[in-house]
Amino acid sequence: MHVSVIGSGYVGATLTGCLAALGHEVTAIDIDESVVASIEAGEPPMAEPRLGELYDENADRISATTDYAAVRETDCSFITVQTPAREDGSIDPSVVLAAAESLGEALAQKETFHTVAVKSTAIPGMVEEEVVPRIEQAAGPEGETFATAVNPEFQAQGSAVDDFMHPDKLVLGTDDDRALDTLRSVYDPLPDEPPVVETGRREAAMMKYANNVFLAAKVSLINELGNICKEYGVDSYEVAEAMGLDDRIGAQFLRSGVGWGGSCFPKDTDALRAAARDRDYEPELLDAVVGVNETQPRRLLDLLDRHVGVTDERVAVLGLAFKPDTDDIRGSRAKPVIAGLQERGADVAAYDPSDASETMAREYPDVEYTDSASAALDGAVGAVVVTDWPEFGELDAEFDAMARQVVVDGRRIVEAREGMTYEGLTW
Ligand SMILES: NC(=O)c1ccc[n+]([C@@H]2O[C@H](COP(=O)([O-])OP(=O)(O)OC[C@H]3O[C@@H](n4cnc5c(N)ncnc54)[C@H](O)[C@@H]3O)[C@@H](O)[C@H]2O)c1
Ligand SMILES: O=c1ccn([C@@H]2O[C@H](COP(=O)(O)OP(=O)(O)O[C@H]3O[C@H](CO)[C@@H](O)[C@H](O)[C@H]3O)[C@@H](O)[C@H]2O)c(=O)[nH]1
Repeated sequence: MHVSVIGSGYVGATLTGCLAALGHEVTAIDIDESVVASIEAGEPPMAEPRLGELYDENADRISATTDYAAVRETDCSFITVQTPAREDGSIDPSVVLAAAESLGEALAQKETFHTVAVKSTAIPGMVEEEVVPRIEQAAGPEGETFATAVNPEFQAQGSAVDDFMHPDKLVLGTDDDRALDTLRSVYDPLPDEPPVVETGRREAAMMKYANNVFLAAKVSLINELGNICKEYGVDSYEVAEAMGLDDRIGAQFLRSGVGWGGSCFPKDTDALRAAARDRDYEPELLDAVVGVNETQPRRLLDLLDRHVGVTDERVAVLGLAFKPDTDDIRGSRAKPVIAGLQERGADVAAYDPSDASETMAREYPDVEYTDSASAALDGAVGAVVVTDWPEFGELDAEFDAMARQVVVDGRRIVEAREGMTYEGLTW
């Protein structure tokens, strides 16, 4: 099938490579010319493991353009543009709506039926009530020449290709049989036969939020347990391992520490809280989930304070990306950590193995960004670990360069060694 992908960020660019690998012809459409140029040159526009190989292997099936007219050559468009948060946490639909309008204008001159699958995370009702009318403005009524589906994406950054190829489930939310058939065909070549949830658009939209807030809540719960464990001298990782043996709990997302970040958990928990309030429901548990997450970076710095004064002293921050195997700093816990250190008057030296330093430098220019962990540690009176990059687990003699070997580990990754004052955040 020939499909178009509208928006080539983390989701869209991954979708482009993966759908091409499944044998589809894919046209990526983005308003950012540099993104289009990168895809046209055969390079994914952002860092994601294994994606470059897919672009190489399937170059003949991938093209990119800024011109929406290209959708007319395709049977199905996936909308994968961003759904940013407003000040109050609610979803700002303006980017999706602009894309929908451009799509509608292009579809107005298309003869054959078109499926529009919305992958951008959207509050229940947004697609039917806001996106569809924008497409209809030029393309005419839904159901005649086009139909929409809500097809949320569950891939995680750093493992997006694998997650796409081997999903735990597919959610296909639509009332239109033609759109449903199209989506079934798109995913049919997936190597395993994942469970397929065929449902309505509102339900599909809620399933995406439900998934993310459940996982965020699971991490916040293990973080709260971890904080209590720490007070009682109990190793929360041992406790979590035992908890994970219970199938009803499951072993994943029980790593306690400095909290969850990324482009999705913070935005999606806030959006669902705002959506609940919009209907006069107070989401008390979700408020607490966010509250615990805000506490963790503060606790990390409180632990550092217990061992060393950092005013006018060098402190190393190890890790800037919100998780390993990505260069994305959206929602990264490194931000409140850096801000807290700077409030204390510390000289912050930071290191991340990815290109995350470049983007972080725009938000936090008064930080020394180093090109190795040892350079960041050199002369520091303390180090805080924010991201669980495997290479931090290999650090050893590098700590000798510190003025004082105080390490507060927010991710249970550093190996404590002789002469080091080591504090785990939740163990
Ligand atoms: N990042 C993830 O891993 C992930 C996973 C699942 C779902 N989601 C959801 O998917 C959506 C996209 O997230 P993302 O992280 O890929 O966003 P992103 O910001 O990385 O990428 C969005 C892309 O859309 C492009 N764009 C903006 N307006 C456009 C327009 N009018 N026409 C064409 N292109 C346009 C931008 O230039 C950018 O390249 C969000 O709703 C997000 O919540 C993200
Ligand atoms: O036990 C854990 C697991 C995760 N995290 C943190 O949680 C955040 C999110 O991690 P992860 O979920 O692995 O990455 P994302 O790429 O944000 O993926 C989430 O958000 C995506 C966007 O909606 C969804 O598609 C995915 O299913 C969902 O896992 C990161 O800061 C992690 O460090 C922990 O602190 N402890």
